[in-house]
Amino acid sequence: MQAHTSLTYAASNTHPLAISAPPPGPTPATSRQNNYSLSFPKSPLLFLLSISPSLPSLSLSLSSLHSPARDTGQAVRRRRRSPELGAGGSEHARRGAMVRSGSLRRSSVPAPAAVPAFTALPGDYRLLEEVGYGANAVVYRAVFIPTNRTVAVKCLDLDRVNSNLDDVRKEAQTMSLIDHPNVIKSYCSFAVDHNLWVVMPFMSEGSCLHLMKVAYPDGFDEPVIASILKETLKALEYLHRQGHIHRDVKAGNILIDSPGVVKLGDFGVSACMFDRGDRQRARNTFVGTPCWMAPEVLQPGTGYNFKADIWSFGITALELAHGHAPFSKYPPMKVLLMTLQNAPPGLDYDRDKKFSKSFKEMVAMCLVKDQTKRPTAEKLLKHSFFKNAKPPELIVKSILTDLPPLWDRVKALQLKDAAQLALKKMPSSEQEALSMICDDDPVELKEDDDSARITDIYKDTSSDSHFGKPAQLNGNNCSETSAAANQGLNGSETSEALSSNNGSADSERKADGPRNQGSEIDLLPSTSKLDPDGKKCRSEVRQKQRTYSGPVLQSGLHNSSLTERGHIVERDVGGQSVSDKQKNGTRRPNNLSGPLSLPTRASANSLSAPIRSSAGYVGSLGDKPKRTMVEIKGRFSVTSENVDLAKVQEIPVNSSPQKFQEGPSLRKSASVGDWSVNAKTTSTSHQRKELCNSSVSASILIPHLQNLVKQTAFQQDLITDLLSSLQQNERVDAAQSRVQSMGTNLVVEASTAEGERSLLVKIFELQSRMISLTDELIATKLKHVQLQEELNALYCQEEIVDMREEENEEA
Ligand SMILES: Nc1ncnc2c1ncn2[C@@H]1O[C@H](COP(=O)(O)OP(=O)(O)OP(=O)(O)O)[C@@H](O)[C@H]1O
Repeated sequence: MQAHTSLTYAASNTHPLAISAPPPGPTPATSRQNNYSLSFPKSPLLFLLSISPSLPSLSLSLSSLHSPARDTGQAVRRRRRSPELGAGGSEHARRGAMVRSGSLRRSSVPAPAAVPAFTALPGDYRLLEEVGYGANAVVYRAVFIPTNRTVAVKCLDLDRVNSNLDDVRKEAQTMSLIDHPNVIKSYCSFAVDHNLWVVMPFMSEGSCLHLMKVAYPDGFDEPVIASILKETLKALEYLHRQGHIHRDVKAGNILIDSPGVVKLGDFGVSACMFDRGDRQRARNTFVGTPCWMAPEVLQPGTGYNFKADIWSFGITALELAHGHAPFSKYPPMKVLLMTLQNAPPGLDYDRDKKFSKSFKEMVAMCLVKDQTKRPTAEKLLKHSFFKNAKPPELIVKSILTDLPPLWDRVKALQLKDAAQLALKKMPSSEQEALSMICDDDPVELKEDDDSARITDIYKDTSSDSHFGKPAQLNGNNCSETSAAANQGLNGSETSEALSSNNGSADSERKADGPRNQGSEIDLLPSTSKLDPDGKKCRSEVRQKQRTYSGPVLQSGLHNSSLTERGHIVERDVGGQSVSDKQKNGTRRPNNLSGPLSLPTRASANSLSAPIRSSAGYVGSLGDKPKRTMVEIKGRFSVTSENVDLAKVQEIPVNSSPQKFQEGPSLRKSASVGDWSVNAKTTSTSHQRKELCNSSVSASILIPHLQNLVKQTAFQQDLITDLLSSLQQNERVDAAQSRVQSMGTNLVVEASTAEGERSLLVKIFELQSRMISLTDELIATKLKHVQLQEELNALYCQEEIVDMREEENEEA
């Protein structure tokens, strides 16, 4: 028996959440009604009933409290069709580890004999293909063996979320308590070593994001959007009514089933509006995925409510309309700034001509910065845009024709992502990180404002987080290997590139509409070729100034430069058998020692592997103050307590690293500046006296020498960065060649990569040459100073001799 920690509704019902199984057959109407009312806690207390958050204690039940009458009805129909279901149920009872789906009941209600049930035994689940993955989880299509029922199993890596196990527990609880046709619920969940397995309905068409990436890169037509959004809005209306804020509404979390059913999933960061105390404070935390996050969520301390979901809903509408979210091309912190500073994005009345006025109006209503002016989900549902929406079974179904199975799409997208990433292994993130500061005048000018602080957080964050440890999940001894020996390329955070590499900046501006245009152009990164007024040059100059102004920016530079390369490297490129999957549950990065920081883009989606940053690397280059910020695959969680903004400001831009503050080091000291000692050998007594008394080495040389040391150290850091980049690139190349060996057509990419690599080598060589030239210069200058001092000494002696002679003469 594999090691696992079963989370069960034991018959003993000792745990606060332990609730007995539902009735076997069709529940009498009254009973169902009662059960229904119990299914979601009227009192937040039930919801908050806590399970010990410590990992070992996760052996407690997180199982489902499934209840909906509708599902019970379906279950009955299913049972009629499938005799195994009943058998499955009794099998579970025999095992004594049964988690039944059905209406919520107290343990006093006798357990039914045969119900559609799900056990908390990993061995009862056969994991098949990977159908998606997110920040903390990999989702598999799976079969519940006792009943042969297809399900989805989300394997949440608890090591990855160990800083926030509470969220995991909440997600499991929330999902199990859900009772709405448009919200994904869990059948049951249980811990398997360091993973939490959440069993849920399999949504055979995956997420809307998947669909767009595969077949609709420019977004869907309006009728489809209306239908999808209406179903999503119904889900939100339900969740809000129940007191929940979803906090991660986006196309990647809107799932579709083959009949065209639309459900909102992923409660990883949902919050309960009834929360008090710590949980309430947690809502001063900003959580979500930057592009979709409401302005009030991004402003620590202001607090937010369910209206944040309405903002995200509006962004999701734009995402479905264009194939990508607004600002998705930018690095996350830039997105934060743009969301806060720019006018809200929207559908352009002129350029988005294909969309109706009513659609544009609806989006504009959602994307109002003042949350109090946003409509509730309930009100929004009454908008004319939704009134005319067609049933999803008709309209959504129509977009699903002729598509390969979900797992094949996911695999293809992963390979494409890997290829894209490999091509991008020389990321422009340095420039992006810099442009974030340099392009935005307000930020540049107000170094002590929030924006500047955010910039510093961004920079520091990348050095703080770390890769998780390899999972140790002992799964089931499942023997099936049919499941497409997992290709293993987990995709990338840049998967968005797949859909809209060409002209997406244009389309983004289009999406944002005229309201935005001006400000957005202002915010274009310095790398942009669209800069209409030479701003690019200006910001490049500023970048240089910044770059050389001190170590603060410098650290940001090398932190951000390493993101994607580390990211690729950590992917498990090789094939993976199903048994491996069951052993591992979630695929973990193998090489976790590499540096990693923020993604270069803010777009986060289901094909993005989690971004984790490494501990140690940056610290080893120069211990930077650590600040807690969780950033996972573009999803942020920054708590106002954790981020000591004041401290961020304390770092002076021109401050020198500690080692240089300790005093001038003459290790490589000499000035390359304009200083010069007047070596003119005038022999007038006065001049000689001046020379004799001058403290050239102390007062003139030292500042120059210090300056030079700083510059040299900066160059050395650059070299170190480049060295690291080289190492990373080597690993990427290895990964890439594996991709090739998997039969993909990436030869061109490989040669490009080789070109980049040799370029990097050249840069490195140039840097080294520069260092050695500087060293030579330093040595020459030192020699010069030394000679000068010797000369001075001679002058002094000569002066003394002269004086003595004069004295003698006088005598
Ligand atoms: N029930 C399901 N059926 C089919 N595919 C699913 C199901 N649940 C999730 N997926 C796929 O797996 C992806 C990741 O799932 P999910 O969003 O729950 O993980 P996560 O780690 O919480 O992600 P995120 O990064 O959004 O927080 C989804 O985007 C979707 O494509």
